Amino acid sequence: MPQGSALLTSRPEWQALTTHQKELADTHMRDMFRSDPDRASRFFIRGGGLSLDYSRNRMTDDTMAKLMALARSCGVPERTDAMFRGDPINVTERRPALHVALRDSSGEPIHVDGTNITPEVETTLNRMGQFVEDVLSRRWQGRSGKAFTDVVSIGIGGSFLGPKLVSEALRPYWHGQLNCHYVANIDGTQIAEVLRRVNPETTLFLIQSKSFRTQETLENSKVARAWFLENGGSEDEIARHFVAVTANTPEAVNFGISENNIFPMWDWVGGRYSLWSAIGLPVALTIGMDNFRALLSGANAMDQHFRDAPLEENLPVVMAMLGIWYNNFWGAETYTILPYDHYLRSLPAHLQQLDMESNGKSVTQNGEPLSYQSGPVIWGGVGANGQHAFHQLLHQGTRLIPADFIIPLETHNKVANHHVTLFANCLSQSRALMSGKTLDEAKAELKAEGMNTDEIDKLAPHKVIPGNKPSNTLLMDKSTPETVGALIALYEHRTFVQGIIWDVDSFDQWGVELGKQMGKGILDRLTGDTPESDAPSDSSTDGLIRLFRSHHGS
Ligand SMILES: O=P(O)(O)OC[C@H]1O[C@H](O)[C@H](O)[C@@H](O)[C@@H]1O
Repeated sequence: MPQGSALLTSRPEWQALTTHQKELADTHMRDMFRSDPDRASRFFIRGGGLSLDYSRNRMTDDTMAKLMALARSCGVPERTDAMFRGDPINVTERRPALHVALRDSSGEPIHVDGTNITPEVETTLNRMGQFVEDVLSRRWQGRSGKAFTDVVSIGIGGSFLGPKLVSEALRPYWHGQLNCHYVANIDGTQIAEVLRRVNPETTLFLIQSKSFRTQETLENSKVARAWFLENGGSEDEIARHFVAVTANTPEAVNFGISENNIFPMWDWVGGRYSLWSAIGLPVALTIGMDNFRALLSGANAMDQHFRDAPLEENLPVVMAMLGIWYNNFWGAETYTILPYDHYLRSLPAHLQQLDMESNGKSVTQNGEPLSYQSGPVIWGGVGANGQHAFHQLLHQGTRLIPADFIIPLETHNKVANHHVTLFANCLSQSRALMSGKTLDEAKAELKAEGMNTDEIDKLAPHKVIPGNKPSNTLLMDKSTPETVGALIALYEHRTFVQGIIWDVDSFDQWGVELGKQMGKGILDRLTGDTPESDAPSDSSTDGLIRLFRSHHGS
C-alpha cells in the first residue's frame, strides 16, 4: 500500500474531504437535527458490549462515506489484518505489536519469527492464576507466616497507568483481602507516603518494568528493598516479598529477584499496551484471576468487532475517522475524554499516554516529514466535576474541542437519585455543546426576567453559546471487567487506525529517550560527580545547576 506524507494529502479521498469541509463549514448541527429526525438512530452503532451515539458530530451520511473512503484508501483493513497476523508493524523496531494476542483465547496460532506465541501467553496466564491463588490461599505468605495485606506495584508509564486505571475501574470487584498501592514517580514523596502505610511483614512488592532499565522504577525498587531489610527482613526473605514482571530477566536477577519470581514480558507488546500481560498482576491480585480473565475477554470481544465489523459500523474506525475529521480538516488541536463514572477517573491519564506516545510523531514510516498534523493533545477529567471547571471553555472558548462522553447506564452504588442526576448532567452537557444558545434566545430569556432593553443589549452577547461543538456518547450497561476491557481496547484500536491514516509508527517512542539520555549527565553535575562536564549545555541549564548546588552548599 503506497503511503507517504505527500501521498496522503494528494489522495483524491483527502481532497474530497477538504472540499466537503468547506461545504459544511456554515451548517449548524442544530439544523442538521431539525431537518433529519432519524439522525440519532442512523448514527448509532454497537460493538463489543458498548454502544456509540455519534450523531452529535459535524457530519452527514456523505461525510461518513468520504471518511470511510479515506480509511479504505489508506489500507485500514489490510493494516488491521497485518496487526492481527503479527507482521512487524512497529517498523522502526522491526517488531509486531501483538497486544491482541494477550487476550485471544481462541487457541488459533499466532507466529512471531516462526514461533507460535499463544502457548506461552496461556502458560503465563496460568502461572499468574497459580500465583494469585497461592497468595490468596496463604500458600505464599509473608516472612513471618502472616498473610499478605498489601501489594505495592512499582512501575511507571505503561507499567503503571493501565493497571492503575483498571484497579480503580474495577474497585467493586476487589475481594478485599489485599490493598493495592502504586508507586511511579522519582519524587520520593510518593514511595515515602506508601511505605508509611504498609507493614513490611505483610507487603508484597511487584517490580513492573518491561526493560528493567527505567531509572524511576529501579530507584524506587532499591528504596523498597532497603526499607524491607531495615525493617526486620533478611536477604533470604526477599524472594518471599519481591516479584518482578519484565522482558529483561538477567537485569532482574542482577537486581536480586529470584528467577522463579519473574513473570515474562515480550518485546512484541508495547509498554502502553501491556496491562493485559503479567503487568496486570496487581489487578489480578486484587480482583482475582477470574475477573482478570473476564477483562481480557471483554477486550477480545472488541478485538473481534474491530477485525470483523464493516468499517461503517466499526466503533474504533468510526471514532478514529471522526477524530481525523476534526484534527486534519477543522483544525482541532486537542481532544477531551469525559468519563461520567468515578471508577473511570484515570481513563484520561491512560489514554493520554496511549494516544500521545503512539501518535505524537512527525515523520512517516519512511522517515519523511509530515505535511499535516498527527496526534492531538489528549486531556480530560471526570464528569460532572469538569462542568464546574473547564467545560466553560468547551462551551464558549474560541477553540474547537471534540469530546467523548462515557457513561454506564447502571451504577454500582445506588445512592439517592445520584445516578439519574449524573446521567442527566451528561446528556445536558452534550446537548448544550451541540445546540448552544442564539442571541435571540438569550435576549428572550433576559426579557422574560424583566430586564430593560439597554441592559439586554449589553448582557445578551455574553450569554450566547455558539454550540455546534461535536461529541460522541459511549455507553455501557455497567462498568464490569468485560466492558472496561472493551472500552480500553476500543481506544487502542482507535489510536492504531489514526496512526495508519497519518502513516506514522504508532508503536515506537524515540522522543522519550532524549530526556533520559540528558538526565544522566545533569544528575552527575547536580551531585558533583562530574561538575565540569564536557557534555553540551546551555546557560539556562548551567545557571539552574549552580543554583541547586549553592542551595545545597556544594
Ligand atoms: O516498563 P518500562 O520498561 O520500565 O518502561 C516504562 C515506560 O517508560 C518509557 O519511558 C516509555 O516512554 C513508556 O512507554 C514505558 O511504558
